Amino acid sequence: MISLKNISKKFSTKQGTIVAVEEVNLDIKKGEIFGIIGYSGAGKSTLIRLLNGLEKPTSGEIIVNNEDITKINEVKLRQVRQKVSMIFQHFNLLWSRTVEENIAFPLEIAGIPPAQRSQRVKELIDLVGLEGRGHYYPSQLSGGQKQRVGIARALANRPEVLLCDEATSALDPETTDSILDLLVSINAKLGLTIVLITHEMQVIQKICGRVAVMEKGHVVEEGNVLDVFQNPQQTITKRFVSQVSDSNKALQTIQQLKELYPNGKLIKLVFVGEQAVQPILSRLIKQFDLEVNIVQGNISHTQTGAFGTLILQLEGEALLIDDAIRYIHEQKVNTEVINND
Ligand SMILES: Nc1ncnc2c1ncn2[C@@H]1O[C@H](COP(=O)(O)OP(=O)(O)OP(=O)(O)O)[C@@H](O)[C@H]1O
Repeated sequence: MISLKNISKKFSTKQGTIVAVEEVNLDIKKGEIFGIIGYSGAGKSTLIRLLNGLEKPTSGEIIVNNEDITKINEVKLRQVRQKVSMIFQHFNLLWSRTVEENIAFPLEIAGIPPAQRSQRVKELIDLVGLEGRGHYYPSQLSGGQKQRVGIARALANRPEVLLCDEATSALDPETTDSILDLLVSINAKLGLTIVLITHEMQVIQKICGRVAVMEKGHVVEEGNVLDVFQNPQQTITKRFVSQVSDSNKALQTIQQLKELYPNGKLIKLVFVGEQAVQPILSRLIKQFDLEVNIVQGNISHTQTGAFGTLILQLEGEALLIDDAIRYIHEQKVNTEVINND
């Protein structure tokens, strides 16, 4: 659907050349929800503006629906832009227009006749859950409702791709959840491809199938969200993952756990979605003459599956404990001994 090939974007400023995006390669598939995460200045906004042709790359190719949008003329680019729509952190609504008039705006520009326009506006209001609010002005709406107007307006001309630029960053956690749910349902209902940029890992965890991590203009890590969560490779990715997993809290707790459970060995099991932990536990208890205590556990859910950790205390003969750990290893559950002393 969208391919970025060796994309670089440099800005010439009085202070010199700024490399905003460098040698980025990405493939975004039709119908997926793809997240791009990075801290401020990583190059996310530039990248998303490249995707809808608002910026031209310094080098590289951007293929949208088999067409290199860096090489087409303005008329064709405008047609492609109709297929690639966008929503924004601060909604970018027209404040002097009502909800209906905001949503109708792109339809007016596209020359849709009034009767068809109002029919489409009604459909969109229903789709985003703003029934009864059509005559309100943006100032009379909550942040979440404003973003619903933004989404309805972005969908008016039936785009194939929706770009979301920090679309939930100005919203409280509960409203963020409801907007993310709406994006998931639109993605499923309309088969729309969604590309979002964010600095919040919760957003990636909740709705994305795949993620790219950006740092200093580069994509430093990319993959299936579940894989990235389970096994982050880069320091920056680990930092993002720790925003949502309990690992930071767990690290602190581990110190406390060591004090609370000084005997035997504490081991941490990392398991993935379908992996059955329960049979492993019951076999462990039956097969080994050990005290097995569950000390702590947590589970995280992503669009592509769940993963979690379980901390056990094994008490008994040292040799038996080693055998038990070997047994767990053999079950292909990632195991780490926390207190090896
Ligand atoms: N039009 C421009 N002219 C000059 N420099 C720019 C321009 N746009 C972006 N930059 C620079 O490119 C780098 C990447 O910026 P970009 O806005 O893409 O990052 P970001 O990850 O989206 O961060 P933020 O979330 O803060 O917007 C920054 O150093 C920024 O100052």
